Amino acid sequence: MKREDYINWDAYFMGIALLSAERSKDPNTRVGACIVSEDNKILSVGYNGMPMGCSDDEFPWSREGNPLDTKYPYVCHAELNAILNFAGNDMKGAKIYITLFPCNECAKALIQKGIKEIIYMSDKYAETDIVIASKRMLDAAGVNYRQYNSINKEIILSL
Ligand SMILES: O=c1[nH]c(=O)n([C@H]2C[C@H](O)[C@@H](COP(=O)(O)O)O2)cc1CO
Ligand SMILES: [Zn+2]
Repeated sequence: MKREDYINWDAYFMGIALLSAERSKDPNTRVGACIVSEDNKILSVGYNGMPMGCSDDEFPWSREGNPLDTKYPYVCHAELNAILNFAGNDMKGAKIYITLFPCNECAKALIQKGIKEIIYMSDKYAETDIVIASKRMLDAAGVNYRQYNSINKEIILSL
């Protein structure tokens, strides 16, 4: 008899997005993303971080102050990193698991790459223009999005 308490696909891929987020140096919001093909094969992963060559220790991580002294102009979003990290050339019809609802800029990139479904965890910026614009484009482009249905299972990894 097979074991019955194995995790489902959604938990598996969201788990990988959550683990990827643990690599983020952002002190406020860690974001992880996992892109998966229609037949449940992992295509790519990413998390929010500074671009290559832009030191995590030298670039700012603050949220407020002079815009050039905040993280916002520099940090590469998790979804964009996942798209850019993809080594193949076709992700049409794929899904993306993300720990935070994608912003408008990432939504554009996801649409253009042919992503058809977004499974997200937090939607903490739902009231912002950025997310409203994102949903407007995703709706128009026929990209389906749904919140991850938590199975409340805790997985402890000993490293
Ligand atoms: O879709 C996203 N993907 C993503 O990776 N991020 C990153 C950029 C920042 O490092 C962080 C957001 O920072 P904060 O919550 O402090 O404003 O999350 C932010 C969004 C935004 O909405
Ligand atoms: Zn984004």
